[in-house]
Amino acid sequence: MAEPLLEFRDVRSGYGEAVVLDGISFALPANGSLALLGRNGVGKTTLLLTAMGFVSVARGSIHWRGQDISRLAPHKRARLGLGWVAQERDIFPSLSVEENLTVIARPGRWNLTAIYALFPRLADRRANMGNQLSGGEQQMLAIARTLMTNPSVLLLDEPFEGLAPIIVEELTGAVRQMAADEGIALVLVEQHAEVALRLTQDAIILERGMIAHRAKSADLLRDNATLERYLGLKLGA
Ligand SMILES: Nc1ncnc2c1ncn2[C@@H]1O[C@H](COP(=O)(O)OP(=O)(O)OP(=O)(O)O)[C@@H](O)[C@H]1O
Repeated sequence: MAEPLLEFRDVRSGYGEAVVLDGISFALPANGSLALLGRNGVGKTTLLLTAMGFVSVARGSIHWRGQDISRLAPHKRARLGLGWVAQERDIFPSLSVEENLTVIARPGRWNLTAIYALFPRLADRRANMGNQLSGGEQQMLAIARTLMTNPSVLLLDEPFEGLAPIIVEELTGAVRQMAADEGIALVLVEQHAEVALRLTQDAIILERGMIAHRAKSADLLRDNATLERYLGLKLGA
């Protein structure tokens, strides 16, 4: 069987003495997609930071296509194919959209033509400065910029936060297309559980830094009792 793309084995991590995550194990196959759900402060962002190497592993290990990357620096993980899109959408405000896209590009299938086909709004705005964009356009640019590094997995931290429903729809369409047509794996941290579950195959719910529940996303979407118990959600029937 093929090695998973990204695997956590019994990972503990946190900040200094403070343990935030403990006993985290999961395996994301190539082309897989995982929703990371949980209430505020349970450690979702920390899990992504740990995957990227910004937060170090105190116990357990992280593997990329079978290789132990637990001690690898973040830029080296990026070079292997981990693509991180921070919650802060840290695009360069004084560079144009096109400059933002080309400044960290690496050769591969994702070039300006492919990006502009996926995000036509960015093509319209290509000469605008980063700080002249709406929140939705900034989020598109943040995702597009990471795509330009031609990653094998995208780690998305609350990409839909604070965006109007119509923009969320546009973005989810792009993310779905990217995952389905281009085979990019996804780890999606999202407060909008319903949106996240519709975009992914598998889901993990974190509670107090540990995995409290795992399910197929489609099953969890119908499991109102679990959604209410761990997320306080009441989804429509
Ligand atoms: N830089 C830091 N130093 C110390 N503690 C931190 C740091 N960043 C986060 N924490 C703590 O780690 C815990 C988990 O935070 P994290 O941001 O990973 O949670 P989250 O599930 O992503 O929450 P949210 O949905 O609010 O973003 C919280 O208790 C938080 O206060």
